[in-house]
Amino acid sequence: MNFENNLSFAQKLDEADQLRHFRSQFLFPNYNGKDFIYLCGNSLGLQPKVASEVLKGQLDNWANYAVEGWFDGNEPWMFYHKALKKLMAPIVGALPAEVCLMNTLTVNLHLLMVSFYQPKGKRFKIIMEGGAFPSDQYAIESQVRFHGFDPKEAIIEVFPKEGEEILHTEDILAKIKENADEIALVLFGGINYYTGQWYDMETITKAGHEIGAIVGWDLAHAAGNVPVKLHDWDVDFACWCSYKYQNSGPGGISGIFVHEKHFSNTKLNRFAGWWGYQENKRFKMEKGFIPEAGADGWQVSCTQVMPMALYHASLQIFEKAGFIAPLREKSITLTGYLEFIINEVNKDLGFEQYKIITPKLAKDRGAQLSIIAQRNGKQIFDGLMANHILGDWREPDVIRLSAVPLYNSFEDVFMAGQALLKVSKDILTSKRIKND
Ligand SMILES: Cc1ncc(COP(=O)(O)O)c(C=O)c1O
Ligand SMILES: Nc1ccccc1C(=O)C[C@H](N)C(=O)O
Repeated sequence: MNFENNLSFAQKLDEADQLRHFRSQFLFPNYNGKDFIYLCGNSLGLQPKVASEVLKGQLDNWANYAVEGWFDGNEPWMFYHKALKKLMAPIVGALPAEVCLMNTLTVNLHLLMVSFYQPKGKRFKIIMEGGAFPSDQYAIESQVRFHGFDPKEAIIEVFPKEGEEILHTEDILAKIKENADEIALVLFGGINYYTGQWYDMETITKAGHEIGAIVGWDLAHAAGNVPVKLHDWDVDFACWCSYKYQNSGPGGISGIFVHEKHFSNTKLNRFAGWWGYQENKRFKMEKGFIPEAGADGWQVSCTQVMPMALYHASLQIFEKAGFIAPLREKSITLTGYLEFIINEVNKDLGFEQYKIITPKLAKDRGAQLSIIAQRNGKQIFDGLMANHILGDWREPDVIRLSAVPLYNSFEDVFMAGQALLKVSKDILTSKRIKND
């Protein structure tokens, strides 16, 4: 599409947007008394207006039924997750039995590694992307230590080539092949939190399987953002948080995926708890753990009803929006427009002040663009905040902006560009004056 850098063009795109009415279903931040343009769904999605009502429903159930709420009422808590997993499964391309809602992300990463990182002999290494989100690095380091290995030996990190930001798939594949006999687990983030790069999940999964490794994905930045087909791609396991692109609220419930091909493998280790026990016998309180079938058998503690209620509110919106395909279609154009607008700012400034390190092709990215300001990065970010544009800053030097198709408009993107131009001129001009 040929984009234009003016308000009426952005508004025309909004008028033609089939998803535009979803915007009014969210609460936009009124931070320090100012209405903000929110471009930070990559960190925390906005609150659906219906969230308080859905949450209130469960508070009422608690008030009315107390402990009987587990078994009685219109949504007994014992089975609450079942309705939700039906809505979550299409978001990640899974069968409902392959997914479960439980805990938070890093906890689930640990629980799944207990099952799927099973080093044997010289096959004891984990391969991951260099510069993964720190929580993943810490989790993986502590898991290899738990098995008695030194992280320096047991973890292979794949970094971009010297001077590049982006990992080439062929370099990942080459590293997998190079270490074919030693890799037990391939474990990448679907989309890297810093660069916004979406890895070629299908190809990497296949390459991991070809050398006899297990393949898992952390989909924190991918779930609800890009179309993934965990079942069809034959992914072994995955987990994600739901508070970013799936708007479940701070600390919201996490999702896990275990491919159905593993359901009958009784040899998998688990850190078990009573909620993963066979559901119809759970309350018999018998000795000897027997897992419930499917991903539900990885549950440890009882259902976190209130976080699930918040997630439920958002899943209902996803269902109305047609899950991922329509969102993705808009997202590609919206992010393309954001990229165009940032490049227009460069043009207006007369030099490349902003370098987008996220890949250019839609197949290699989701909603997020990671931008390095060549000069005064942190000051520019603070300036955006002062002008009511809310993205986020990640050390050492990236501004992350994401236009989310469920609630962001093309006008948001255009206005953010106007603010970026103003802030850039203010800061860079005053700097030049100071330097003169
Ligand atoms: C890739 C990735 N992994 C792990 C986390 C940590 O998630 P949590 O704090 O829910 O465990 C995040 C976000 O905070 C993330 O982006
Ligand atoms: N859970 C959080 C709590 C506090 C502040 C940020 C987060 C994030 O989720 C950060 C995000 N994972 C990131 O990619 O930076």
